[in-house]
Amino acid sequence: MNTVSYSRPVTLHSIRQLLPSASFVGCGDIYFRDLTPHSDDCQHGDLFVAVPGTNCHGNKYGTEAVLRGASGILTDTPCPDLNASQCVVSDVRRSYAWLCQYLRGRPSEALKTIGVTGTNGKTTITWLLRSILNASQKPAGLLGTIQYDDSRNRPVTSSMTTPDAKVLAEWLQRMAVAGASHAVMEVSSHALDQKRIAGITLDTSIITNITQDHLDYHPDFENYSSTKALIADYTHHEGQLIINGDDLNIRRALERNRCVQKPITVGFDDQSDHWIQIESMDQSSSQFRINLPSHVVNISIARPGKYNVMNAALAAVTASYHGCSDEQIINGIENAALPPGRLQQVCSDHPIHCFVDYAHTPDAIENVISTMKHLIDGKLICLFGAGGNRDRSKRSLMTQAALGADRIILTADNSRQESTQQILDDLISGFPAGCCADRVEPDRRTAIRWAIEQAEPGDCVLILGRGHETSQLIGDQSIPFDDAREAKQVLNDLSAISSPILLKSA
Ligand SMILES: CC(=O)N[C@H]1[C@@H](OP(=O)(O)OP(=O)(O)OC[C@H]2O[C@@H](n3ccc(=O)[nH]c3=O)[C@H](O)[C@@H]2O)O[C@H](CO)[C@@H](O)[C@@H]1O[C@H](C)C(=O)N[C@@H](C)C(=O)N[C@H](CCC(=O)O)C(=O)O
Ligand SMILES: Nc1ncnc2c1ncn2[C@@H]1O[C@H](COP(=O)(O)OP(=O)(O)OP(=O)(O)O)[C@@H](O)[C@H]1O
Repeated sequence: MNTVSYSRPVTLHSIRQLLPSASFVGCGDIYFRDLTPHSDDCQHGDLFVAVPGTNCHGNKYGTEAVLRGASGILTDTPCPDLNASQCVVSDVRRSYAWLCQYLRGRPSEALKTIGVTGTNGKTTITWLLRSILNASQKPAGLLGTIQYDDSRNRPVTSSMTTPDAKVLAEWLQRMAVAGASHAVMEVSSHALDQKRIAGITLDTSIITNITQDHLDYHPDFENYSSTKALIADYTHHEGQLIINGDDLNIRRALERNRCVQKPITVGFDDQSDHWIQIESMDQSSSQFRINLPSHVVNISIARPGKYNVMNAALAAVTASYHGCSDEQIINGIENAALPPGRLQQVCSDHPIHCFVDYAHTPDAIENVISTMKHLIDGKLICLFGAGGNRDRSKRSLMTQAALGADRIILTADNSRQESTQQILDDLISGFPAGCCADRVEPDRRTAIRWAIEQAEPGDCVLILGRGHETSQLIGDQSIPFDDAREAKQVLNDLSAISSPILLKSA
């Protein structure tokens, strides 16, 4: 986990003062310097936060934390066997996140905060927003799947999409100290469920879309989508809740949660508050028109796909509510550094098209394939696998979503502790009767080479699922592996073979 190295607080805090409704066991108050939910990180004078976790209850580690110097324990279940001061609250995760923000000086109050949730598009939208805000002299910090950045453009590789509450508070403090005006952050469904953003009031929240994912963690789709819609509860009542208005799953989830805030809709439906019309599209860009609060503007984004137009439109509308001018929005999107591994073209002299993309949900796979199918003349060759120890029920749906491709190659993704063969079998089960993969090859390197070798001039190879990732997780091993680099190597080898004259002169 990335932590920010700030010196430990020297002030002693009274938990009774900070959480007046809490009750106490074995003491009348607990004074603490800092707090941590992991016993290993406990230092002298810390409050140990016993989180009711997904694997076990943190109470299990209370003794260990006290031996390491914890001044007391924050818990929801008093522990009679524990010889330690205990503070009992009804919602440990919420109290923990709130205390983290308090200890770092409530940094979000010094920032305009924008939270982006949804199944797909969070990273793309946050990067677009950062670009627009920076183009508008509004320095923006960013927290998301690929990197954390305090606005000074010295990003750190991230370990989680939405960091744990303590790391989150530290990064927000770092942004405030760096002079950022805005914090743009991805908010995962795990983070919403675990209340990692409690203690923060978002000025604007965005919901991109809700389709199936993470049903290993959430009991069902309804729970997953309602959890996504919880972002509305963190949104300032005078702020904006901006949604993809074309997505019925979002509307249903907001209704189920009895959300009182009226969302601002962005969509291809002409009834949307902000109506998008696509003007043109090619393999490397899309042009569209949208009515922002001020005028109708024409915007270009350097990626194809209706879904990328939606991403850009959500970013544009959000930026306009944050005071960015039409010109700043247009320039910010047009010149944005887009996240690696999102329809990233692998360029070479070899006369085929090759893209690496992070599509790892059925909806994303279907979108990428349908986008590219309309933009190329040749065959579409699609390679993907599925992550292990993650939503197993989406695997057969991923295969069904890929049936629009002319050829399908199944291979390993991050198998983690699961058997790669089991994952491949789950993927294979998605083929309708009489239909099968063109090749099932567990070794991703071999599979990529084979896929590219099958392509003829004008064909397009889509390498899906791992996007920007630079290591593959197989068992307990993390093996360096970069889809774009692998593809580039194969393309270079093939272009060298087909251009012997070039080789000779090299
Ligand atoms: C499933 C999940 O989300 N777990 C997260 C959760 O852990 P948990 O509360 O379930 O912890 P637990 O393992 O049950 O342990 C209970 C308690 O005992 C403590 N403990 C445990 C062991 C020990 O030796 N000592 C000790 O004190 C733990 O710190 C914890 O407080 O809360 C922890 C603190 O916030 C997170 O670090 C941890 O994320 C794990 C590492 C994780 O991988 N999460 C992924 C699934 C995740 O959150 N991903 C999303 C993005 C998903 C996506 O879009 O792809 C993200 O936002 O990154
Ligand atoms: N608006 C969208 N609708 C559907 N699919 C999308 C959308 N935007 C991106 N995608 C697909 O999802 C993939 C991941 O995009 P991105 O990283 O922006 O989303 P994300 O929500 O951050 O994903 P994750 O939570 O998995 O990190 C892209 O490579 C693309 O295939």
